[in-house]
Amino acid sequence: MSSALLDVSDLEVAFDTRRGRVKAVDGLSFSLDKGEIIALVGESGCGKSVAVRSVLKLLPEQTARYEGGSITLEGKDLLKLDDRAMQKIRGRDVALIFQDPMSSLNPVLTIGKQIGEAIKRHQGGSRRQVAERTIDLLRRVGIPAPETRLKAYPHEFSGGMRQRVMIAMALSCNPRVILADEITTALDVTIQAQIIDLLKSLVADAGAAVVMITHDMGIVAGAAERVYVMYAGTVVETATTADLFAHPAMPYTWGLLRSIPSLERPVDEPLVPIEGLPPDVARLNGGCRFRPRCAYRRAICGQAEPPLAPTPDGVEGHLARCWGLDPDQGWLRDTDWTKDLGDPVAMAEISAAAAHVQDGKP
Ligand SMILES: Nc1ncnc2c1ncn2[C@@H]1O[C@H](COP(=O)(O)OP(=O)(O)OP(=O)(O)O)[C@@H](O)[C@H]1O
Repeated sequence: MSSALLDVSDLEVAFDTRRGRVKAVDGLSFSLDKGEIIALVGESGCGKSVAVRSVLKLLPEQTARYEGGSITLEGKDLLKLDDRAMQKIRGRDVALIFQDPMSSLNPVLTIGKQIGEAIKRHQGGSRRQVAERTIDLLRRVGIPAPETRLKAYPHEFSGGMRQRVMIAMALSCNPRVILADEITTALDVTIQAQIIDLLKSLVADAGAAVVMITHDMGIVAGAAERVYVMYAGTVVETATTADLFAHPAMPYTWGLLRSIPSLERPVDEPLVPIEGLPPDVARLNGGCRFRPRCAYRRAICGQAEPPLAPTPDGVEGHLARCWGLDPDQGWLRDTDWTKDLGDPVAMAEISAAAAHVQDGKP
């Protein structure tokens, strides 16, 4: 058995919809160690949100079905727990933070009251203890003058400050795992960097671990130690962040890296988006999922799905799904496609964009 804090293995999640069964997560595996920050990254619709909500079994009961695999938290398979047991896991062991704090905060209650309720629910304590802990949490997430700010209402905070309040609420129970769903997407770049720094320092201080989901490779570069690139419900490449940025293996990852905005990019040079749209997950019919958008596809790509296999760079833990990386297919020798995609200018831009996030500069 894996010794990871959280281990998701071969997860299959489907929805019953009017169009029939939609497989939103299809053979997804990732794992998170104590004190680690990992990122699930991919375009809209690739299954990131469904994956993290599955960890807490927060999907709509009527339509969502967990069809296979396991989600193991410290040795316990969460998919086998009943509602009552899951209720204890939610908020206490695993906390979820969303993109839009305004919709998760109650507009008619003060921030102090809302954080206080969360503390009372998880830990109890006298009024005074709860108030002290609330102030302490607000201070920890960098809210100035917490003694007075706790009397303020959500609309009196800026977007970045509201996101800090959400993080404070998530921390109120000392969770071991924080699931962060696009938490910086609505914020400007400077505030994004501050929130990422906050998350990193909380992980370092409190020993929590974070699964962050994002479509932004710049955020990944600044925050995560390991990346799982998702496409159409599954992982198509995983590596340490440094390795992924230095040696992206499959064409989809290259595309994501090349679509990072950079201040160095001349204004007349557009971003290089990946042409086409992700496939309709209701209509996957075998073969490589990225095939319809891949400039390097061949016959084999339509015949069988490539396995998540070690990449030619030989770095341990760097895996990708691509027939083009399979020496038995002879493609690497025949077509020097990685050179074709990896012109040095593009890579310099990627590094520059990543450096901005890491420095916390806009
Ligand atoms: N409640 C639901 N009922 C039916 N289908 C759903 C439901 N929730 C998600 N899906 C489908 O599951 C797939 C994955 O969606 P998901 O929200 O996880 O993607 P995502 O990568 O998080 O995208 P985004 O960044 O836009 O949130 C999509 O095809 C979506 O339409």
